[in-house]
Amino acid sequence: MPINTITSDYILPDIDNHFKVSAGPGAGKTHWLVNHIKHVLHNSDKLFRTKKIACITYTNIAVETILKRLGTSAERVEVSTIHSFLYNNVVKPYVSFIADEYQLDVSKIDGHDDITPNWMYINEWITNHPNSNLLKHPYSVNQLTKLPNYKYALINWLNSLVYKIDVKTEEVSIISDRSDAFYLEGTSRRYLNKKCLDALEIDFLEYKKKYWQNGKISHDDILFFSFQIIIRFPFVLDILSSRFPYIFVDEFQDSNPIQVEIIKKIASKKTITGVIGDVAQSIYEFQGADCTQFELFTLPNIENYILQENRRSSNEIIDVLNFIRTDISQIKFRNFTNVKPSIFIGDMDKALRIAKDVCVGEKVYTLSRNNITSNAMKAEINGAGLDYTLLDKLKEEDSNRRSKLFYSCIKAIAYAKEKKFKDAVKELEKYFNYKTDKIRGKKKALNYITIFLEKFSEFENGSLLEFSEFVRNNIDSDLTKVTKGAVKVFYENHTFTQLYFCVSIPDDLSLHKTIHKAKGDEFDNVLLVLKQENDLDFLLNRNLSNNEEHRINYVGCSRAKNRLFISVPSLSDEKKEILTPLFEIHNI
Ligand SMILES: Nc1ncnc2c1ncn2[C@@H]1O[C@H](COP(=O)(O)OP(=O)(O)OP(=O)(O)O)[C@@H](O)[C@H]1O
Repeated sequence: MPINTITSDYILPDIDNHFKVSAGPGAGKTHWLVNHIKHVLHNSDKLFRTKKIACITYTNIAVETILKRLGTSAERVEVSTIHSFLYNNVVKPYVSFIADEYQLDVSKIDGHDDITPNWMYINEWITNHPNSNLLKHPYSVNQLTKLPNYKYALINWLNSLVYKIDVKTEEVSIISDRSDAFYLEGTSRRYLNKKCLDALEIDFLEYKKKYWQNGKISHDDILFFSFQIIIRFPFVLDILSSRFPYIFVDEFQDSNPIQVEIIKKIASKKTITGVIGDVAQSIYEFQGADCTQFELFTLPNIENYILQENRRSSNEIIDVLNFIRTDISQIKFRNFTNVKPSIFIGDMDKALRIAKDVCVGEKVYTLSRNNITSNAMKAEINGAGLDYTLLDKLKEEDSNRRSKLFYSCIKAIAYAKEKKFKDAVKELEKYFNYKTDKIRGKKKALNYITIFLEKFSEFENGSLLEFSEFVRNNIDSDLTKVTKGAVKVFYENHTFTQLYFCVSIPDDLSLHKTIHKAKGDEFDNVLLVLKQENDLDFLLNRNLSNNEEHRINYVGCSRAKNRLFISVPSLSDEKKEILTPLFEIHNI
């Protein structure tokens, strides 16, 4: 299949062909897609009556951006994430067809959510497991369900479950990552043994059903149920295809493989399908995405296009991007010459201060690999004391209910501080979710959030022990007091702030966010915050095809329009020399 080179102003001569558009960062993919949608709306004869264009993108922020750019044209377009699209058009209307088989209580479903392992369900699952007779000392049912270390390892392990599709047989199985089946002994990891995992893993579906019986469905479950509905009831596909004569998917490189199969099935009907993406920006492998799937994706008579310009960044930033990437060399559309990007060697908070000085009066966005670093940047503190394993330690040290409630309180406070009150209420209401009166649960959650915000100064600088007392005194007096042993030591020796920094803010609109949350976005000035010297490997031993960490940092750098700064704690002279042609390097 020939590949046509186009620019982001190009108008497709035939709107009724499947297409694939690939391009590097800042090439104008989203810009082109929005214009293409407008063009289809004006020129298609397929969009009569209730028919719409489906536009699928990856994050809620991207949905908002596309809706805003579409303006009044948005009326005839359903812009959503794949999960919302499938929930509204497949799961909600048709899941009752398969509900009995999967023991799904449809009356209890209330949207889809991140689901974390629930100990009560795990306990029930193991206790009634068909292979329970194979679970022998030291991994007997009794030991697995009673010993805290095993509990911790099981929760970790079951948190790793993902669906895997065999595209030939169309069978979907549930698989786990056994490297997550560990507990900590000091700083070493101890793993549950193979026999025990072999025995348990034959029945993941039964484990999932525990959640479904209570109406709890995850984002991945939406894909699973949609796929099951579509293959068993093909008329659903006909209805979908008739309602949406066009479906366009942005950021296709990060699609889950089940999503890819669903899109192919919709395309096999009458729906004109277009996919847009960049293989080097595939950063969700951990959620099951496969970075080759965009490259390999094809449909009968598909037209392939490539955009070669970079319309976002300064010449010097594009030089860095072209250096990292070897499969394409982007053309400098703006032809804007600015300062060389800088590397600051030293503390990240100092790097931010210097970057702000350089960009007088302009905003500097920081992009980090994880939530703890991005939250620390919000507080402008240095990276030395950050404990990246604190959440794991909390789960290990304390009981499930108490540690979950404390962490939920902290999450709700962090969301509320970012003015995300809906998320804050959702996080807390589950603890006060009166089955008969949901509104009361919400009101109670909101009331507690107000108390937390009003009295923030009372626990902000205290230990976790003080915070736990605050929760007992103000929120839940029935909660058992932290009185003795390792739990008490843990609560005394860690601060509220340390745990507060572990919170991941959904759709983070602040200046300091993770690289994953900045996907698709762009900023005038970017400071990429690296935790250690080795993280510069994406520049020194670059391997975008095989290393997701390299792709993540590449995405980080490519968000910058005018100025790019990188902060790293140390850098050897030898490495400095290699990077000098592309960067100004400063010890700070
Ligand atoms: N034809 C165009 N006319 C005007 N501005 C454009 C055009 N094409 C792209 N741009 C601008 O260039 C910038 C990058 O475009 P866009 O965000 O669409 O790129 P992208 O390929 O989707 O990027 P990424 O994959 O890195 O998220 C945006 O500011 C966009 O508005």
